[in-house]
Amino acid sequence: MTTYFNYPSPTLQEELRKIAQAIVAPGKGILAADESVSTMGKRLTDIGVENTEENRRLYRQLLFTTDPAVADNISGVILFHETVFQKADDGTPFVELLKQKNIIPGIKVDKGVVPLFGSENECTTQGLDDLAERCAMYKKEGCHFAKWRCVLKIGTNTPSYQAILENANVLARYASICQANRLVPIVEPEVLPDGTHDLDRAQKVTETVLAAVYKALNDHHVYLEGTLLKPNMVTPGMQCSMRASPEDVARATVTALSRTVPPAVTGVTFLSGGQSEEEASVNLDAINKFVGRKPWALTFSYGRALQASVLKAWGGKAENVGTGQSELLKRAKANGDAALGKYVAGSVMGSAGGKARANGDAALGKYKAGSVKGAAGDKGLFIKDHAY
Ligand SMILES: O=P(O)(O)OC[C@H]1O[C@](O)(COP(=O)(O)O)[C@@H](O)[C@@H]1O
Repeated sequence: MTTYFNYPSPTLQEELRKIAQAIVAPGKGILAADESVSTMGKRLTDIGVENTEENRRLYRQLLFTTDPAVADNISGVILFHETVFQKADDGTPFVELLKQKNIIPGIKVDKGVVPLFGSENECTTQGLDDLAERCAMYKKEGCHFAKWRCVLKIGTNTPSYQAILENANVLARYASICQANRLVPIVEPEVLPDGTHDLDRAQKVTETVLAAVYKALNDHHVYLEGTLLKPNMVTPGMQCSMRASPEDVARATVTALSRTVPPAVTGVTFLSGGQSEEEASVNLDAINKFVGRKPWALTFSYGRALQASVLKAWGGKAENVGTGQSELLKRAKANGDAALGKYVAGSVMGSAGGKARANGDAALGKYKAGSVKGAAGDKGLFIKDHAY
């Protein structure tokens, strides 16, 4: 084994480190608005809106024209290819709109999940072929970070060694190509929540997957300070009969990370993985409150858990744009507070009664996330086999 290596130049290291640090500044996190055309189609169909390019543009315009106060809690937005080249009604490019708000534009660069031959219904993620050229082009267009999602499944025989190794390696190749092109790579190895497995098994699988990812990043000379990790929180399988409290989720998640993620990594930006908006805020808050070794920033990069109420409030109607935007402001603030370990459970939920009850229960240490009915953000957002 040779030990030849080649890290980014000191100037490039500094550039990458600064971008990563700005994204995970205290009380801030990422809005994942990078749904591919087909995923966006599902979101729009749910609210009775046709999946056309214009409707996708109108929806993203709603997000990006939200009051500049949104930048108090949103440091970066992940875009999909199409969105990078779209403009607001007044002709301002979306990328420019974000920059004016001091929000860093990012880009999803993977080309989707595909079956992994010879495995038991497992998968890998494609998109390496022209990645260097695309990264260079996105940097020119004003993006400063990228995202690539891999998916691992928990079953009796899975994730297999084959899937763990393949996905770790493709994430490392992606990360090194991004860094060479001045984009901070967000490394996303999502262990899906589907299954009957308990919290302990979810923790062990997450540890094994993350250990393989960091071995591969090391093998590919990835500069860790210039990366972010986007993992799942450790939760019991969605079909497991035993539910876990936010404190259990926090302990299992922080333990898994502390055993596998090097302290050099600048930040961890969790995905929401089908949790309700409220659960995702409460669990992130519990993770930040958990007393343990946490050398990285711990914040959010939520798709569904930042947008479900926004989509519902908007419903495709021009007159509802303001209501949709105020839902985004509320969830962004909730998650910004949670990233500081200062979120009061239930405090941004829709109905006044629900809010009071949730707060009362939380004060007694008895609040069960999402347990207060009738409020906006408590609806589960789980989609079986979220591989698209
Ligand atoms: O399959 P797609 O269209 O790439 O979408 C996957 C989605 O999953 C995420 O990685 C995480 O989203 P959630 O927070 O909803 O789990 C998003 O960034 C992205 O939009």
